[in-house]
Amino acid sequence: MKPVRVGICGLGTVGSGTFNVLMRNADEIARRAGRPIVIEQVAMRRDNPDCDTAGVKTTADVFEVARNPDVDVLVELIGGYEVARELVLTAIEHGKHVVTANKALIAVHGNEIFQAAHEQGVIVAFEAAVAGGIPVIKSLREGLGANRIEWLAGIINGTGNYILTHMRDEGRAFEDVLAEAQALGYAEADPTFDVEGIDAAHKLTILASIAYGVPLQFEKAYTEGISRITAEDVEQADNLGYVIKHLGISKRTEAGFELRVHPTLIPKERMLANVHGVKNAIAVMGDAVGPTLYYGAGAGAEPTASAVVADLLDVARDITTDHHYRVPYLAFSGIHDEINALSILPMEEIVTAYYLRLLAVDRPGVLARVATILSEQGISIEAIIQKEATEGELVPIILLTHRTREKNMNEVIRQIEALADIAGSVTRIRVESLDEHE
Ligand SMILES: NC(=O)c1ccc[n+]([C@@H]2O[C@H](COP(=O)([O-])OP(=O)(O)OC[C@H]3O[C@@H](n4cnc5c(N)ncnc54)[C@H](O)[C@@H]3O)[C@@H](O)[C@H]2O)c1
Ligand SMILES: N[C@@H](CCO)C(=O)O
Ligand code: NA
Repeated sequence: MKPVRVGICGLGTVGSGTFNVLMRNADEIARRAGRPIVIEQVAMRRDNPDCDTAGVKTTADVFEVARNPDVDVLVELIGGYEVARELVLTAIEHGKHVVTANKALIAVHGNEIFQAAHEQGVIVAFEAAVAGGIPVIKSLREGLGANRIEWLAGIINGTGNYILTHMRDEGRAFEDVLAEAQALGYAEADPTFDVEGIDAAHKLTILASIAYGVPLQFEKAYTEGISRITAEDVEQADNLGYVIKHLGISKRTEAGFELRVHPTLIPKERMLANVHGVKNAIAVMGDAVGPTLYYGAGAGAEPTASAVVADLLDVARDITTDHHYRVPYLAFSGIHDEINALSILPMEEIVTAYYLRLLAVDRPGVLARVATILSEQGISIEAIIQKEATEGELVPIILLTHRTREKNMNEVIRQIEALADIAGSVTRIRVESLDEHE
């Protein structure tokens, strides 16, 4: 059969991994695809010492690839929003299929890109965009197709998990571990995307759309990063039997679905609590299958290339299929308008448990006043830790509450911070049991 001809745009971390995997495993891949997958052209700004591009047609202009009549599939690995959007739309306009690892692009411009691709009858595949090498999109979109998805929760940023793991296990400084993750090629071009949860929110947006069959709505995701997590919180969480992880969480509720990324206390015995370093894991609850878990490398050159090349295989197998019979981009065929209308729950309406850390003046009655504020909002306390204070010092108080609505907790925090005996602001970290029976 005719080979599938690929044009790779961007020869950085993922581009070089994709180039090398395609070259190294060419025979294996051709046997799986039923036809060879060949690199027709590579667009790059400079040589990458990790790749031997001798004998491959190269260009400095990515748009040349988008217009090249000898390219069947454009692989977008340049990253970013605007040029990538223009590049992908140009490729689609020229009848090319597209494979991308760019979650920012899909989360923000995906609705427009899928519409354009649908009109042209071309494939847009993006497995590498969520959780790197883990085939979670394929699992959710195809493997779990029988299920009504109830919730999903995951560690979906490798850089952030790498930082949290090494800070906790080795007591190292945040900046130091971040620099290491950047050197390993895990971080985004702007690492605040990793640290502040924007990258995880891009990925969660994509997962939720596939899970519930709703349009991509990144702008409505709640995003909170890990930069304010202190060693004290990590230690207190441990004392209470929890681990702090940066999670993307989406639950289906009567009133809509949740879409939130924030640091979260989870019980130590949960599998997600034991996912370390650059590894990602996503727990998905389906009504028929029950709880499932997807685990593996969430970033890095070849783990991510594994997903890019798997998408190329799908393209090679589907290239001659009438596009009406292909798996829809976001899993649902778009005929269920009432499901499309399922809205995102405002953050004030989510219900969860909370870890609170406050600094109090060591005077009798402070704890009683805090407890009164909580009880007036109907919130019961699950655990309290009050540390010994030396004369004249502020004393930390740690509270674990039962589940309540976020807006009630906002009011509690407002009132606690207004107490004369409380110094500074209250630290709030949400707590999830991730209990399959909850
Ligand atoms: N690094 C990872 O582990 C990882 C994992 C999953 C997804 N991704 C995604 O993959 C994409 C690429 O990430 P990366 O880590 O490989 O980044 P990178 O910075 O290592 O590589 C990007 C490459 O594209 C080139 N480039 C950018 N604009 C260009 C242009 N206009 N013309 C020609 N070349 C251009 C850059 O010179 C660079 O070599 C991003 O969307 C990222 O979010 C990365
Ligand atoms: N910067 C991302 C790359 C993988 O998407 C991460 O660290 O998870
Ligand atoms: Na993936």
